Amino acid sequence: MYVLGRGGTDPDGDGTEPDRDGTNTDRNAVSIPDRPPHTARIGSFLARDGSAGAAVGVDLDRPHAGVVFGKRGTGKSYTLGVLAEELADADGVVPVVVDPMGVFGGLEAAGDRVVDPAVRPASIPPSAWPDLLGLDPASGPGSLVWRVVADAVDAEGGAGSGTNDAAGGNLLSPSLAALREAVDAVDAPPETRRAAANHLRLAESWGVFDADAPPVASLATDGDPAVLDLAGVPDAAASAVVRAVARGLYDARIDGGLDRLPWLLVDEAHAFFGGVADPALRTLLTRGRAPGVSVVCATQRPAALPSVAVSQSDLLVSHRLTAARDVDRLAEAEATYLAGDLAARLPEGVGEALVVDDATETAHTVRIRERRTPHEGESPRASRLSDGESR
Ligand SMILES: Nc1ncnc2c1ncn2[C@@H]1O[C@H](COP(=O)(O)OP(=O)(O)OP(=O)(O)O)[C@@H](O)[C@H]1O
Repeated sequence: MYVLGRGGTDPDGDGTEPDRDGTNTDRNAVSIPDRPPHTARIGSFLARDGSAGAAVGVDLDRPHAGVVFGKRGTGKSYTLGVLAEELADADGVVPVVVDPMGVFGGLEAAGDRVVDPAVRPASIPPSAWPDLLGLDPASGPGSLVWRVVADAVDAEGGAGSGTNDAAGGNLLSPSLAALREAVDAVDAPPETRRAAANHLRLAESWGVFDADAPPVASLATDGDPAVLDLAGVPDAAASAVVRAVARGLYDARIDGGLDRLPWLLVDEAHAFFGGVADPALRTLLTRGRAPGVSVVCATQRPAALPSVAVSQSDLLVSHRLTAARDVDRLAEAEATYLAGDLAARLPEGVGEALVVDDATETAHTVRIRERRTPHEGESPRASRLSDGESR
């Protein structure tokens, strides 16, 4: 098996490097384990004649940052699901899947649990609250919310914004109701208090904030791997969850509260950059590997991701892309082995991808394997509905 991200001149250990056409067969090779330890089997090389070559895996021994690109319907979510299945099976690692479209429920068949996300209000730093609520931090209501959250976190936890205890959980967190009461008690113009309280009430209605929510680390420690079902959750609330979870996993690894290496798999990742979740995702991309947190961002809009997402990724998987701006973002990998007409090198077929392996500075065409668990990302078809199916 050829293992992406593992490095060395002979990543599969069979005595040959893969041929450009992916027919990496060394007939003299002694037995090559089908799946070496700490490896995710994601597919096989795709030869020019369309036949399958050697198996291709992703290194799970060390932490990585990765991206999965592809225009709609080319197989991004499916590929992320394959990786999640492999992570759920492997020792020492655990996937946490951010599922904005509700398409990863099938992973329950791999033993994952689908959870309704709940995070503590204190897991969002006071300075981020105005933005989260759509308030200008310099405005009266914005600065009031900021101050009230900061005071409440100081009073209850005593250690500032969003800090974690050793188990990776936030220190005592105020409830949103308590924050509203605090807003009411402040000496400020009534219209300022009213606006601040109304925005906090709106955040309560999102249903993702819970002062007694389990610590974020429990997503990766308690029982089976977790799929965070964010389908139908408002964008701002989903961003708050991603911020809290990304930061919580990072802090838990730093504090020693997490003995497995978490992989945060983010589908529709473009939705989480440029907003409240942005700083936490950037932290994982740039510094996550040091404490052992991996992140993989999947999107049909690579151009909407910051450059850092590509420049920091040592694992790039790209299904078909056509828009020039999206191909340009991929080109920012600045890999000389990617030179030439990149768009033309991206395979056409669904489930086929160009994978770029930073560790060996090579790019290969791969066919992603079929899922073991059901994939729920299929678009509804009128023809199927008329055949009596429900989707
Ligand atoms: N590796 C694969 N093997 C077999 N079928 C696949 C593979 N990848 C994708 N498919 C098929 O293609 C369909 C679309 O894949 P997927 O839902 O992952 O697309 P997507 O790129 O995430 O699209 P969207 O942007 O709409 O979410 C899947 O429902 C599945 O039927």
